Order: sequence, then structure tokens, then C-alpha cells
Amino acid sequence: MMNIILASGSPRRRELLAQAGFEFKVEVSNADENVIEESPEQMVEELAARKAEAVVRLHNKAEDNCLVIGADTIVVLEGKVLGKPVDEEDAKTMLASLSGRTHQVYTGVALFYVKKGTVEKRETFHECTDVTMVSMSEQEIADYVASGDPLDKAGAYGIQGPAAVFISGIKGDYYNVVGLPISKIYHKLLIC
Ligand SMILES: Cc1cn([C@H]2C[C@H](O)[C@@H](COP(=O)(O)OP(=O)(O)OP(=O)(O)O)O2)c(=O)[nH]c1=O
Repeated sequence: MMNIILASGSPRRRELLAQAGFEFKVEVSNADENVIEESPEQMVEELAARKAEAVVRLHNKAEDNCLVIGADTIVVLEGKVLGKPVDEEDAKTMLASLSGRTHQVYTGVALFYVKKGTVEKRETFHECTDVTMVSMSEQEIADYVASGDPLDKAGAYGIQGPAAVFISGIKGDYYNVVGLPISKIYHKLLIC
């Protein structure tokens, strides 16, 4: 197995990759996250690729052989994309819109295989999970937002934290919601 670099500042992604038994380094770079209107699946794959690409650019030395992994997660409610909230008000609005409904969580993954400083192979894919939330009261939303937990998360919630009490069901890969479809990644990497 070649050296793996996770191109992500997300602690959740770090934990999931470590949980799967991989050894890796973390490198974060500033990828441009502005995207033009695309389907959710195209959008997360494109953003994941940009994150991986930005890290690959740091590895232009001829001796670098590595696999760079980028990922991006968004929440989609009835066709509307919800990224990370910009502030507490935005988080409240997002949670009010998710309350009592089912939404989709998309995570895109990009695998960039770098040999002698150039990308020899690139692969992108995504996973989608349905998440259903119970109806939340205004007070519950306000209390949850005040906890600070939603602010660095797509859709303004983390299924793995205190928001667990608002989740009535999911269909698909739980870990995809947390930020990495780890089983899919594991099986792709097994064959390389
Ligand atoms: C829906 C949901 C999202 N999230 C998180 C996963 C991601 O970290 C974040 C989505 O933002 P991203 O922009 O995908 O990732 P990031 O900015 O945290 O990290 P990086 O770009 O460096 O890889 O939301 C949860 O932790 N739990 C959840 O239930």
C-alpha cells in the first residue's frame, strides 16, 4: 500500500479513516469551494477532487508516490443544497427546514494516485444516505445551535453528536453522513 494523504481538516474524516486501520498523513490546503450549479452528486465529486488536487500541487517532487484522498459532504433538502451554516441564524433556518422531513446527505470522494509527482490515475465517486428528522421545537433548535455543535457541519447538524436525539431514521451508510463512506473507500483501496 502506498503512502496515503488525507486532504481534509475534518476531525471526523480523520477518525473514520483511522478506524478502518489505514495509516495516513493529513494535509489541508485551500481549495476553491465555489461551484456553479450542478447536480448534488457532481458537486460533491467536483469539490472532493479540488481538495485532493490542491494537496497534490504541494507534492510536485519527482520522488513523491502517494494516494491523496479528498472528500466533501453536503445536505440536500428537496433539491436545495445546504452546506455549512455561515452563522447561528443560518443554522437555525437550516434546522427549521430539516425538521420533520427526510433529506439526503451526499459525500463525494476523490482518490488521486500520484507517481513521481504526477497524477497517474484519478477516481471520484459518491454515496447518498437518506436521513429523517423528527419535528424540532424552536426552543430545541435554539438550544442545539447555542451548543455550537452545528456550526462546522453541513446542514447544521452532526448525526454523531447531541443531534442524535432528532434523528428518527436513516437509510444507507451512517458513516457517509459523518463525512466518509468508509466501507466503499476501503473496498476501492483493497484492490490497489
Ligand atoms: C451531516 C453531517 C455533516 N458532518 C460534517 C462532515 C464534514 O466535516 C462537514 C461538511 O463539510 P465539508 O466541507 O465536507 O468538510 P470540512 O470543511 O469539515 O473538511 P475538509 O473540507 O477539510 O475535508 O460536516 C458531520 O460531522 N456530521 C453530520 O451528520
